[in-house]
Amino acid sequence: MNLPKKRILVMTAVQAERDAVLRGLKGDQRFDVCLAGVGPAAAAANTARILATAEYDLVVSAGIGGGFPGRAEIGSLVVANEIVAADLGVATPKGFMSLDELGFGCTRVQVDLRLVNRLTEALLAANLPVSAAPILTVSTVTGTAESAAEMAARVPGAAAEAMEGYGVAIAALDRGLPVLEIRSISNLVGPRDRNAWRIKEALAVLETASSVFLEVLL
Ligand SMILES: O=C(O)c1cccc(C(=O)CC[C@H]2O[C@@H](n3cnc4c(=O)[nH]cnc43)[C@H](O)[C@@H]2O)c1
Repeated sequence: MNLPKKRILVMTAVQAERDAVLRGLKGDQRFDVCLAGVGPAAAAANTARILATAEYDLVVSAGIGGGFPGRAEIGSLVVANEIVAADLGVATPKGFMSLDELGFGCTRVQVDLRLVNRLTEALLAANLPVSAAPILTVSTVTGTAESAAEMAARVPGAAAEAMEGYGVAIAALDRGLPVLEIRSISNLVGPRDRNAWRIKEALAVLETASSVFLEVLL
């Protein structure tokens, strides 16, 4: 019996990340790898546009990201066990209040933990340093030690920060599709230091991780 072929949409912010994922997928036609653009709004709009054109079984937000010190080091991978819009809310004199706390919506997207575990275990089996943890989506990149500490405390256990996951996730949820996010850590979240970035290395890890998708996600 021919099982229906799964189709998976992978969204990356920029072309360099898309190229890395495509190299890892080795041309497998069951994956479409498309550009989300940088930031949650562009990611939501571009993901929604693509999901309107074809039938998919799973949506993945993939790319580089910042790792919270002590939780995800440069060169490691983080698979989201929750995708959180960490700066969607209001700043008050008593601190940040999320949209959830305000009663205006949901900033925390749940993911299929069975899929997360399968992917994480496969990445570990491929000798890749990986953890499953909440990944934060921000519109403003964290750039100071104080804001990094505040952000890490805002979502207990958060291991990484990026800018597209929540946007991709909302578009997937709107179509009733499961979503995953995977980030290859290129820098530590904290004081801005572009010289400390290891983008080339992170893209190489993203490529290797993408080759594992073939074994697990189909
Ligand atoms: O100019 C800076 O200091 C700076 C610091 C961190 C990130 C940026 C970006 O422009 C990020 C754009 C792109 O990369 C992803 N990314 C990678 N590291 C992080 C991070 O620490 N926090 C948030 N996003 C990050 C992100 O998903 C974007 O697509 C500039």
